[in-house]
Amino acid sequence: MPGSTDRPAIEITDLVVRRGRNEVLHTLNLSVRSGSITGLLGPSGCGKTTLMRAIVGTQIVESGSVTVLGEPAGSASLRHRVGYVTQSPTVYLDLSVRDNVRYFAALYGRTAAAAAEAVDAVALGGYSDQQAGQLSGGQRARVSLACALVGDPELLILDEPTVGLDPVLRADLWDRFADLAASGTTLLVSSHVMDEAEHCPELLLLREGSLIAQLSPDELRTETGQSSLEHAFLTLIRSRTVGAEQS
Ligand SMILES: Nc1ncnc2c1ncn2[C@@H]1O[C@H](COP(=O)(O)OP(=O)(O)OP(=O)(O)O)[C@@H](O)[C@H]1O
Repeated sequence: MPGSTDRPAIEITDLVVRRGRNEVLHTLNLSVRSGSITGLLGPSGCGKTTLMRAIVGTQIVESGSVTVLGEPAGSASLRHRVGYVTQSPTVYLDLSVRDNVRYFAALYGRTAAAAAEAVDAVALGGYSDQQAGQLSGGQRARVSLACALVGDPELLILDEPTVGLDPVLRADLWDRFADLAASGTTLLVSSHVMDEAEHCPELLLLREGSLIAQLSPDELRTETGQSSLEHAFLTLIRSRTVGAEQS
């Protein structure tokens, strides 16, 4: 089973990242369990994408270490083991849905049948012949996701994959993510919508470039005494801010 070792899929030690003049990630320490769905949550601009880029190896880091599947982030050997779906879909607009996914299937040495399966997994089977340029933003994002899924990566990094999707599709996609995790894939999924956290057994809560907690949704509720995750997150932020000011 891919990724089903005791070793964390991602280990980050003392990570500092600057973008432009600003330090945007401040000495982060965290680990992501293999074969889990981990939600990376926090307000817009808190550094989620920057952290994901550091994990994929496309972000210059100031200091600290990022180890992915036992290798330094960005190693050539990780290229086919890690799938990354960015917020802005990267698909060939002049190609059909089918050909976009087949192209990635060929790169990963996968079959046309695997490409068709990936297209079905994102509920675009009915759009296989349509040019990607003629799809809606949410549909295009799903083509991008299918292109990553077809590689059957051990680690999938998904930046806000459910933005712009209706509730039914959103629920279907989370089911699909749960299936992938059950078969050993590790998923790191970002969102700025706390409701999504419900689908993630593990949460990384980021605020202004600092990790404020790594815990499960139930632990977050217990710690804050709030049943709504949105309120729980806010309560946690307030208590940490007050704690920091008093220390
Ligand atoms: N190219 C860049 N140059 C300088 N600063 C940047 C650049 N890209 C992002 N930043 C800054 O880095 C910080 C973190 O941005 P990042 O995109 O990682 O946040 P995010 O949590 O993913 O936000 P969102 O949920 O809105 O996508 C922000 O303050 C942002 O202004």
